[in-house]
Amino acid sequence: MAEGRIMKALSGFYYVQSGEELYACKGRGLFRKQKITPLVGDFVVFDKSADSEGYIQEIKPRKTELSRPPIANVDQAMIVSSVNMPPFSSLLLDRFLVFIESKQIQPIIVINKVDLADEEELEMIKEYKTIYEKVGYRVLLFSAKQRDDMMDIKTLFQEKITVFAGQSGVGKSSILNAIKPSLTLETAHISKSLGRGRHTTRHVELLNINGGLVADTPGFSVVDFSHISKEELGLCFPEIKTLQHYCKFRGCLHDKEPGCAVKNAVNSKEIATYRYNHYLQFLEEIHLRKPRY
Ligand SMILES: Nc1nc2c(ncn2[C@@H]2O[C@H](COP(=O)(O)OP(=O)(O)OP(=O)(O)O)[C@@H](O)[C@H]2O)c(=O)[nH]1
Ligand SMILES: [Zn+2]
Repeated sequence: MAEGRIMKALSGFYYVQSGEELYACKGRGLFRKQKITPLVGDFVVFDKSADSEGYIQEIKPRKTELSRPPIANVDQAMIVSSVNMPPFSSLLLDRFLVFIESKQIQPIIVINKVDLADEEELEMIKEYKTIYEKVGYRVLLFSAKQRDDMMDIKTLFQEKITVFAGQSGVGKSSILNAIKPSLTLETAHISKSLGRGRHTTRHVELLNINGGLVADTPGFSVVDFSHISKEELGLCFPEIKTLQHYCKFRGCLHDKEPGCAVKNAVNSKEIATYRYNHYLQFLEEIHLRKPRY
C-alpha cells in the first residue's frame, strides 16, 4: 500500500503522485460502497499493481470540497475581478467572497487590469483595497498584461492548493498563463496523445508552482447560495462574524432586531455600509429561495 495525492483525473484514470512518481490508478475498493468518487486533490491509499500503475483503495477525509471545478482539499481561492472591462463590481466580489467562505476556503482578492485604470478608478480601487484589508482579506492589485507583480502572486502558492474564480473576462486564464507559460503547451500535448481536440476534454489538473499546487482551470465564474442558510450567511462576512456575539438576541440576523451590534457598527461606520447592504440583499435572496424537494 502506498499513499499519494490525485493530481489529475482523465479518461477513467486518476494520476496519483507519490514521492517523485506518478501512478495511473483505477478506482476500486471501499470508497465505492461509500458512494464517493475520488477527486483531484484527494489524498488516497493505493495498491501498486505495476511499475507506474495501481488501484485506489481508500480516500482520506477531505478538508474542503468544490464541485465546479471538482477538486478536494482546496486551501485558497484567488477571486479575480478587474478595474475595467468588465467594470469592477463590489456586489459580484462579495458574492464570490460569501461563496468561498461558505466552503471554508480562504479567499484572496485579486483586482486585475490596473493598467487600464485612470487616476479616478485607481483611487476607487485603492479605497476598496483598504476596506477589504480591514475586513481581513489579502488584496492584490495586478496586471496580467504588465506582469511586474508575478512574484507577489507566486509566493502565495506555497504549500497550498489554489483555485481561481471570478466573472468571465476578468483575466483568470491570462493570469494562469502568465504564471505558467508552458500551461497551454501541456494541455495541447495531453489532448493530442488522446487524439482529441483541445477543448473537448474537460479535465482538472494540479500544477506544481512555487512549492504549491494550482488548479489549471480558470475555475468558476458564477456562484449560487443554495447551500447557505440565513444563519450561516453572517459567518461568511468576517466583520459580521466577529461582532455577532455582542448582539442582544442569539440567532440575530442583523436585520430588524433591536440591540444589534452589527447595525450599530454600520451606523458608526465601523462596517462599510455597502457590505452590510449586500448582506441584506443576500439574506433576502436566501429567504425567497424556493424550498427544494
Ligand atoms: N489590459 C489588460 N487586459 C487584460 C489583462 N488581463 C487579461 N486581459 C484581457 O482580458 C480578456 C479576457 O481575459 P481572460 O484571461 O480570457 O479572462 P477569463 O477570466 O479567463 O475569462 P473566461 O474564460 O471567460 O472566464 C483578454 O482579451 C485578455 O487579453 C490585463 O491585466 N490588462
Ligand atoms: Zn445582530
